[in-house]
Formats: sequence, structure tokens, C-alpha cells
Amino acid sequence: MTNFQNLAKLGWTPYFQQQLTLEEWSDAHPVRIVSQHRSCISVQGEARTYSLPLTPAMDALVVGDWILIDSEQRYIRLLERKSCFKRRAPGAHLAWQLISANVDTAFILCALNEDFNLSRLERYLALVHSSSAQAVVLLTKSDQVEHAEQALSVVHQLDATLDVLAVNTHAPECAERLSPWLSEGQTVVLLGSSGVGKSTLTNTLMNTQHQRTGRIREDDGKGRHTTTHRELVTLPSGGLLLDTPGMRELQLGGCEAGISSAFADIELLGEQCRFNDCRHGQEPGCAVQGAIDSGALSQRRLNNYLKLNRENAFNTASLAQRRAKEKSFGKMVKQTVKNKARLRDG
Ligand SMILES: Nc1nc2c(ncn2[C@@H]2O[C@H](COP(=O)(O)OP(=O)(O)OP(=O)(O)O)[C@@H](O)[C@H]2O)c(=O)[nH]1
Ligand SMILES: [Zn+2]
Repeated sequence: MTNFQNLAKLGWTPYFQQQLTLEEWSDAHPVRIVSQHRSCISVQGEARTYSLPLTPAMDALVVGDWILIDSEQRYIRLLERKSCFKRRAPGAHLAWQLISANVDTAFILCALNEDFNLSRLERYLALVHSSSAQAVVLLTKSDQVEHAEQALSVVHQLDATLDVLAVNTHAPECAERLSPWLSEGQTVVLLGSSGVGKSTLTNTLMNTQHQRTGRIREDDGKGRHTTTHRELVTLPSGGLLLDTPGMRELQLGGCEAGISSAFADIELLGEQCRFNDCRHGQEPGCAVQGAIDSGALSQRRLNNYLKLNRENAFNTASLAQRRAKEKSFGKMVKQTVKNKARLRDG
């Protein structure tokens, strides 16, 4: 039987434990996916790490997932995710691509230099809110500017409840300041555009200058050891840093709830517009335009809200269309088979 306490350092919590049946409680082994490869996944359990071949019977899995396996290391099932990042798969192929699961906190990095961009920050906030992870904003390169305090208050104006810190990602005390989110078993990801300091912060948190991520030797189940790139690494603090390349370019899709939450002020104003379907443009009695006129809301924020909604609607619609097409194709196939059978039998 599993010693569940040993799993806590991997991020196991009552949220997952309560999903187990009595039988699973005694016979199944929970393991967490620490990296993904073309044909296999690496999972870590109570005692060790192993490699499992991917099979068609498995659910769609992603780094960070908790799965159950039996004593012969056979897949049983996926446990329900606490949070999940997904995106529209790149290229012409329209589908969701899972990026990571069971992240507790997303650090959104924005550099305080000339790249500082509130609209980009709002995009990341919408994304994190829709994943169910907690957002913490890190304003990096604080050592290079004099207006850090001012930027902190501008970000706080977006959402007064948001955790926002100005940091120098090179400074070792950075790890100390972020420690509330990096305790044992807490899973974090770093989000942000190129050059904002994700690698630097990773190194600072890992307490190393050289390696972006850890390398592990793992048992492939046949007694051989292979060295693989690991995407879920344990930090000296006991926190778990999920570092997957897919986290870097994220388009919004299926993020309505996240956008609503990141722009709660505009949504609330929208309820007071004269028309239910007000687009907050030229319509009479628009409460959102009223807030812009009075200076309570910036035109930039409204424009960004409308833009992110358009992007989200576009991506979501494309996916819905594809699903509808697949469905009708499936129906057609079924009908053809039926017709053939009727001709044959009749
Ligand atoms: N002064 C100062 N420089 C920083 C800070 N954070 C990052 N830098 C510098 O900014 C540059 C880019 O930082 P990276 O850590 O490589 O940025 P990144 O987000 O990993 O970039 P990508 O790998 O392209 O996604 C490096 O030269 C860092 O030394 C900071 O807080 N203060
Ligand atoms: Zn309106």
C-alpha cells in the first residue's frame, strides 16, 4: 500500500486522495508525470521514477498529471486535474493541446524596462485565471529602473487583490521573497515573453548558474537507465518547477471565464449598459463608455478586452466547427454502413 505522506513532496494533496476508491486506496499506485516523450512518459512515484509506454487506451496526458498504475506498472486511470493549461495546437490542425496540469501558481513575469506592457499582462492574467492556477505577477529588472513603485501601483489598479512583486531575478534573495509559493509540493510555472528573465529566475531558484533544468537517470522498467530531460524539477525549497517549452506561446481559446475574471470591472459595468448585447462602442447608454469618459477606465484596457474576446471567440469557434464537422462525418459514415447493410440484407 502506498505511503501517501511520501507523495506530498510531489504535490499530492487531499484533492487527489479523495478521488480514490477503496480498492484503489489499497491496490493502486499514484504517480506524477514528470516528463513526456514521443512514445513514453516518465512518472515519479513514492519510491522511484520509471518510464511507461504510451498506449491508445490511455487518456490524453500531460506533464503534471497524477495517474494511477497497478503493481505491474500498468495504467489504470487519470485523476481529475486541479488546474490545466491548454492551447490551440499550432499549425492548420485544429485541436486543443494540453500544456501542463496541476499547477498551483503561475508566476507571470513582465520586465520593467521599455518592454513593460499592461495589455500583455492582461492576456496572461486571462490565461492563468482560466487554468484555475493562482496568478502572481513578477515585475522583473527592478534594479534597472526607478519607477518600480509606480508600476506596482499601476498593476494593482488592474486588480487590487493580485499579488505583485518587483524583483531582480539575479538576486539570491528573490528565492526568499517567492518562498510563500515555493514550499514543499507546490507546483509553479513561469510565464512571460522572451527576455523577461525566466531562465535567470529558474537558475536563481535552482541555485545554479549552469543548468536550465535537472537531468535525471531513470529506470525504463527493464533495468536499463536512461538520461532524460525532465520538465518537473524539484527546487531546493521543495517547490516543483514545471518547465515545459509549450508554456511559452499561448493563444487564448476556451478562456471566456478567464477573460471575465481578468476584466471583472468591465463585465460589471457591462451589466449596467442599456442594451444587453452592448458592444461598448457607439451605443447610447453604454456604462463602459461612461467609465472611459469619467476617467475610471482606460481606452487601452477596453480595447484589449475586446481584442482578447475576439481572439478567444475565433479560436474557440474554429475548434467547435471542427468538432461539428467530425460529428457529421461520423454520422455520414454510420448512415453509409447502415444503407449498405440494408441493401445487402434487403
Ligand atoms: N538587471 C537585470 N537583468 C535581468 C533580470 N532578469 C533578467 N535579466 C537579463 O535579461 C536577459 C534575458 O533574461 P533571460 O532569463 O534569458 O530571459 P528569458 O525569459 O528566459 O528569455 P527566453 O529564454 O528568450 O524566453 C539576460 O541578459 C538576463 O541577465 C533582472 O531582474 N535584472
Ligand atoms: Zn456598453
